[in-house]
Order: sequence, then C-alpha cells, then structure tokens
Amino acid sequence: MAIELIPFNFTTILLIFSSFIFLLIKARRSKQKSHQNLPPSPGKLPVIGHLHHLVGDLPHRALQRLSKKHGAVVYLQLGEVPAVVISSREAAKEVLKVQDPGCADRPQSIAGKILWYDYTDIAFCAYNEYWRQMRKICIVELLSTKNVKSFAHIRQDEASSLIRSLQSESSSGHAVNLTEKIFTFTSSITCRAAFGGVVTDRAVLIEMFKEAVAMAGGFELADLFPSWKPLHLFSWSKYKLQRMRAKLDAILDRLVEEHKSKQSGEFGGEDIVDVLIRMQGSGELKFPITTDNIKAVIFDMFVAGTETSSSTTVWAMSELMRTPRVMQKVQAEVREALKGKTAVEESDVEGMKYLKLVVKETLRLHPPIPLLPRQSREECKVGGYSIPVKTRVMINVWSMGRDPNYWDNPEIFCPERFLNAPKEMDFVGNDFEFIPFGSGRRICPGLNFGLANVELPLAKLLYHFDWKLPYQGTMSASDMAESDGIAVSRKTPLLLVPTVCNPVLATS
Ligand code: HEM
Repeated sequence: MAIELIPFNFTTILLIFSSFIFLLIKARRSKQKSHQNLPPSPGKLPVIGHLHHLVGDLPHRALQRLSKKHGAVVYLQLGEVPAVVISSREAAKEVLKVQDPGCADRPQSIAGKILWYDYTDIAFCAYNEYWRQMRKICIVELLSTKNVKSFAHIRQDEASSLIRSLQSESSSGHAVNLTEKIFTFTSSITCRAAFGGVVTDRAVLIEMFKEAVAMAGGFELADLFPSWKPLHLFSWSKYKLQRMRAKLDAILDRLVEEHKSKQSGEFGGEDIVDVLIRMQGSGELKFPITTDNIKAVIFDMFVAGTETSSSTTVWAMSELMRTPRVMQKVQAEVREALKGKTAVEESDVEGMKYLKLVVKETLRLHPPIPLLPRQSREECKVGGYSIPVKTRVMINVWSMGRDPNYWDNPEIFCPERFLNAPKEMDFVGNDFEFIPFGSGRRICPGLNFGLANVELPLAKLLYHFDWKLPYQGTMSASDMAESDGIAVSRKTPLLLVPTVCNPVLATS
C-alpha cells in the first residue's frame, strides 16, 4: 500500500505529535455526530480509523478479507475519509445502476490534482457537464467502434514489429522480457492512434506514467487527512508529483505545439489532439477548454489505454503458462484457423471463440483496475444501509471475480466456465459479478479499443511461437504476485523463452 513516510527530524516529530492531538479531538467530535444506519465496520482506532486493517496487503485483498468477515457492504474510516467497500453483485448493481449517477463521482487525490491538471481529464474528473463534454469528444473522435476498426492497420503494423523482434531474439535461446515487449507494443498503438505518431519522449512518459499509476492508488497519507494542512506541506509525494508534473508539462507542451504546426493523424487527417486544438480555437464548445485541459486528456488516454491492455495480455500469457491444457487448446484453435498463413489478420481473430474466452477468463481473475474508484454525490441507500454524501465507494471487482458464490472453483483458470454457465455472461456492465470494465455512466469508454489491443497480439504470440519458462518446473504462486497501485499488473516482469513455430516473413 502506498503510504509515504515523511523524513524524520525534531520538527517532524513535533508536528506529528501536535497533529495527533488535534486529530484525536476531531475524531471525538465527529464520533458524536456519527451517521445513522451506516454499514457494519471492523474495530476502529482513534485518528487512523480502520487504516490498520489495510496494512501489509494489497488494498483489494485486504478489503476482500474484511468483506468476508463483515459483509458485502462495509463501512470504513480511512483516516478522515469515509469509505464503503462493495463486494456483492447485488450491492454493486445498486451502486452502479440503481444509484447511478448518485455514486458517479471520483475520489480526489493529490496525484489526480497535480498530474491530471486539477482533475480536468476524464477518468479523475468529477461527474459534471465538463466531464460529459470531454468524454463525448473522446468517444466520437477516438474510441467509437468505427474508429477502433480504422486503427486496424496500426495494430497490425505494431504487432508485426513485436513478432519480428521476438523472432530475431528467439535465435539466442534466451528468455525475453515479454512484459516490456507487450508494453512497448500497446503504448505505440495508443500513441499512434491518439497522437498521430510515437511520441519522441515516450520512454520518459512511460516512466512517469508508471509512477503516477502507483501513486494514484489514493492511499497517500496526505489524501487520507485532507484537513491536516501541515501534512500536505511536508508531503514528500507531493514534491515528487510536482517534479513529475514539470517534466510531464514539457513533454505535453511539445506534443501540443507540434500538432499546432501540422495535422498529425495517421491518414493525414485529424487525431484527437488536432480535434481538441481545433475545438479550443472554434469558441463553439459549451465549456471552453484550455491547453492544460488538452494535456490532461492526452495523459489520460496514454495512461488508461496502455497499462490496462498490456497487463491483460501479460496476465493471459502467465495463466496460459500455468495451465498447459488451456495453452494447448487455444494454440490448436489459433493454428487451425490460420493454417498455411504467414500472417494473422484481425478478421481471422474474430472467429477465434476459445481465444476470446481466454481473454474473458483473464479479466475475471485479473481485472486491471481491481477496485472501481467512485464517490457518492448525495446520500444514498445500498443494501438497506445509508451511504453518506462524499463517501469513497470502492467496488471490489477483483473479489467478486473470485467469489465462490458466483463461480465454481474460482481460483482455477478455466475459460470453458463461460460456456457452461447457467446464464450467458459478458463484461459489458450488466453482469455485476463480472465488471472488469466497470458499469454505468462511467463504464470504460475504451472497451473495444482495449480488447482489440489484447486479442491480436495474443493470437500472434500463440501462432508464431511455442513458449517455455526459463527454468525447470512450473510457475509458482509468487511468480503471479501483483503490483501496487490503481492498476494492478504483475509485480515482476514475465520472462519466457520463445521458439519459432510459424515464422513471420521479413515483409509481412
Ligand atoms: C483491457 C483494457 C481495459 C480495461 C480492463 C479497462 C478498465 C476500465 C475500468 C474498470 C474503468 C473504470 C470504470 C468505472 O468506474 O465504472 C475504466 C475507465 C476508463 N477507461 Fe478503461 N480499460 C481498458 C482500456 C482502455 C483504453 C484502451 C482506453 C483509452 C484509450 C481507456 C480509457 C478509459 C477512460 C478514459 C476511463 C474513464 C472513464 C470515466 O471516468 O468516465 N480504457 N477503464
């Protein structure tokens, strides 16, 4: 859990001591005016509330443990911040459907404020008219089904580079860092589709974005004690974020300037940055936008579009390596469908039913965003309990995907479960025990783009290569450990040895 420690010296100790007393008095006062009919809670400590229940484990795992003990709707006091954890499909439906838009805000965090330009992007933005306008522009200009289809040649081009680079490295017989390769593939597609070319400073952008994702988890000490200003003044993370923001600004300013001097879309037309610049100048927008707003959206697209898809592909390969039965079955499907071909086309992938089930099963076990981050905009009722206004609502998508009440043998990677399920289940936001893309008004607008960025490379990896672990034996549970942060990927890179099976020609 990303709780940052501030450096210790005499002043710090004095500050911590005096604020402890201040918070103790505040906690006593707020206890007196506590809400009626709140959901059940575990034991609480003065000042820190329930924070100690989250220490030592990743948030989605710690919250699953609490829900098993206290129920599907649990109330927590995280420092000063009221929070509710949702862990059943019925309660998730109430939050995301019945109460939507009552729970459609996002919780605020220092990372969101600094790196996403005062929350003027889409993902961290509050639920308001500005958000609606920006989300609509991004869907129409970038993420619609038609647009996603039109980017097929970019995906094809980048997937072929990925395969060629793996093919040339495979001759050494050494392991390749598949996590890195897939990440480069996905970030190149996002950059080319959204910004018209691979950004010159992409490596710096990637580094920043990785740190941002780790820090945007929202469990920073300063985020949990918003009224305690000295903590904000001395927050080490805040200074780190401000330094990152200065670097980010320089890169994004350059990107915007380049777009102002010429249109950069892949077809010589407009990309999303060109569109936003044009709209900024037209004066026709209901909510006029600044260059900072454009930069917020650019960073959003890069962050939201890259990590989610690449970590899904990497988790899929990890699960396949652990489950030889499924690996053989999916490779057989892919190879049968492509018999005699030297290259994999997107239209070929359409008919690969088992491959699609593999992706579905991967998203059940490894939703890239395990806790949907929402915040109540008004007092609402969930599971018969009251959720006060401005409560952080965390929907534990990860734990619902592994709940034995909904899934047989939930820890087993078994794509066939979706064929044998009593009802057809999909991830488009209607089956609330399986919502890797979220649901309701804030459902992921990049669903089609994301899936396309997972299915094609996966089909290619399985068609062109056989895969081995770089050591004898099988992958252990610790090999599947998860990283910290708002988006959860593998903690360690996936290292695998590829052997060429169906070679790719130099020209394809
Ligand atoms: C496998 C791929 C992906 C997964 C699993 C995923 C998952 C999610 C989830 C769970 C949310 C929060 C939804 C909610 O609160 O209900 C979200 C939001 C979002 N996603 Fe994705 N995503 C993926 C790919 C993408 C891509 C490729 C893009 C764009 C290039 C994208 C852009 C966004 C944006 C802008 C939001 C914020 C929406 C809002 O707050 O209104 N995502 N995504």
